[in-house]
Amino acid sequence: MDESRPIGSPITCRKDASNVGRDGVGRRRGRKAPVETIRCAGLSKSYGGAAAVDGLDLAVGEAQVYGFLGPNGSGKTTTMRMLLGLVRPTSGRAWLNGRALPDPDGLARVGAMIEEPAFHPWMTGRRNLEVLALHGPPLPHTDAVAGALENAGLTSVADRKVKTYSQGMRQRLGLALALMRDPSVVLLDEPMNGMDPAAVREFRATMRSLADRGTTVFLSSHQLTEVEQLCDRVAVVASGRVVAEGRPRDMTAAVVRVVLAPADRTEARTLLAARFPVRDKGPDALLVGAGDGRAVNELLGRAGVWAHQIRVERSDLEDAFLDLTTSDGEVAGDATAPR
Ligand SMILES: Nc1ncnc2c1ncn2[C@@H]1O[C@H](COP(=O)(O)OP(=O)(O)OP(=O)(O)O)[C@@H](O)[C@H]1O
Repeated sequence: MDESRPIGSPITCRKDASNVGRDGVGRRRGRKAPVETIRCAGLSKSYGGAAAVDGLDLAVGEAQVYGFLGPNGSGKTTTMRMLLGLVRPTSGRAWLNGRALPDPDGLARVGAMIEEPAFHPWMTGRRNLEVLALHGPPLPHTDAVAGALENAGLTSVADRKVKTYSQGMRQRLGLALALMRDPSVVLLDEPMNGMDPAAVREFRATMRSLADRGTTVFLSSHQLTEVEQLCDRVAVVASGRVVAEGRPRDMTAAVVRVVLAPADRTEARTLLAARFPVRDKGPDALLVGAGDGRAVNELLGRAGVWAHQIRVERSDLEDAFLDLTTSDGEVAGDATAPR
């Protein structure tokens, strides 16, 4: 194992979106064009000289659930707004369904929920969608509103006034709106906000079945456990750039969990950090970036520090995310750093 690698950081995942083709749409001469629904090449947006999105490269294949992760202020919403033509990029390019943006016609095939939509509170959920359907392109079929309500898990409350809806129900109505025109791609900014666990489970099933039917789902979320279960691939952004991309399971790594008495924790941390990346995990454990529990056991035992438990396990996406987006893992984890 590479001992200088922070805990949980990607082993095989791509560290950047370097498969962006020379022509910007994934085509390389002599090769078959990959099917991509979303592509960004050097996409940037600055506000008053400060970069919100900074040369972002991204390639999202069709018919998958794709997680777009990053800390607060890392540029996720701004990227989505650029993809929807709501914000003009400062530089760089983007394509949706292979068509260069801005592309007003192409937007008809895109569903989106970027911020909580404003619904008429005195109308029912169903009526709100029917009214909103009058604007924009015609619906694909007569059952489109009912189908979208069903897909968003709202059928049982569809005829209640929106003012009686909980936040999670309003969120689901926003999702129904995004799905109403059978889009080929949906962009969802924090779609699980306000949903209770049952609603989140239903949401996961809905997203899965959308992807199985050919729709590309591109969503941002801070709920990393859900993302890990739901997404086929994820991109992690920090300061407006993609810092890692790949399948969630490739972003995790073997780690050693060491459970200790509180009195031993500081000494154990110092001993282990001299050789391995180390992170505090909960009140009684350390996560050590070593694939070998014996080496950890030996190091502690030689110094007379005895652990309650030493177990090799896999880190989760949250650990990988923290390592990729904070300096904490690097401080503890860089075995080559001067001490
Ligand atoms: N209209 C604007 N004017 C000035 N600065 C902006 C504007 N919109 C976004 N920003 C800034 O751009 C940066 C990226 O913001 P953005 O909303 O895209 O981040 P985010 O990753 O979606 O964050 P969060 O997870 O909190 O939703 C932030 O520093 C934000 O303050």
